[in-house]
Amino acid sequence: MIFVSCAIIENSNGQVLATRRSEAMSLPMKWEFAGGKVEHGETYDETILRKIKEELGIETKVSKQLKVVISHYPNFSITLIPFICRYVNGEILLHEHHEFTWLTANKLLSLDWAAADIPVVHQYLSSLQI
Ligand SMILES: Nc1nc2c([nH]c(=O)n2[C@H]2C[C@H](O)[C@@H](COP(=O)(O)OP(=O)(O)OP(=O)(O)O)O2)c(=O)[nH]1
Repeated sequence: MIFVSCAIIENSNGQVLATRRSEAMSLPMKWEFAGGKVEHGETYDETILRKIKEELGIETKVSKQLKVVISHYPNFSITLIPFICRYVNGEILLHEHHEFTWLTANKLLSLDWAAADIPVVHQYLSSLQI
């Protein structure tokens, strides 16, 4: 089981950031939320802020943690810890990903997500309707 923190980053235009894994990564070309594996001695939100800086070079603030989602891929299982984050500043410079896009919540389900992210997207969409 791997533990992965991921960030649903919202901007002030009501859009959400999705990043696409590169061909060289596992789950190639799948869309995901930026983030990565939790390291020893790190809290989940420390992981997310560290990974966003590393992968995108931007500054964000955590607004809310969503429920963890456990999923099983053919070769490994994953506990995904999703956070809703607010974009603060900086220009996105991709260090690992193939591409990124900002899109409105109603378009999120049109992307080809890593399977573990689909329940996260649904949870996020339900949280918006409350
Ligand atoms: N970052 C991230 N990874 C995800 C998501 N959904 C999902 O299934 N994954 C999977 C893809 C990878 O197999 C794993 C995360 O590993 P990673 O390689 O991106 O993380 P990392 O940068 O910390 O790892 P490493 O290269 O340092 O070993 O979780 C998601 O929304 N965000």
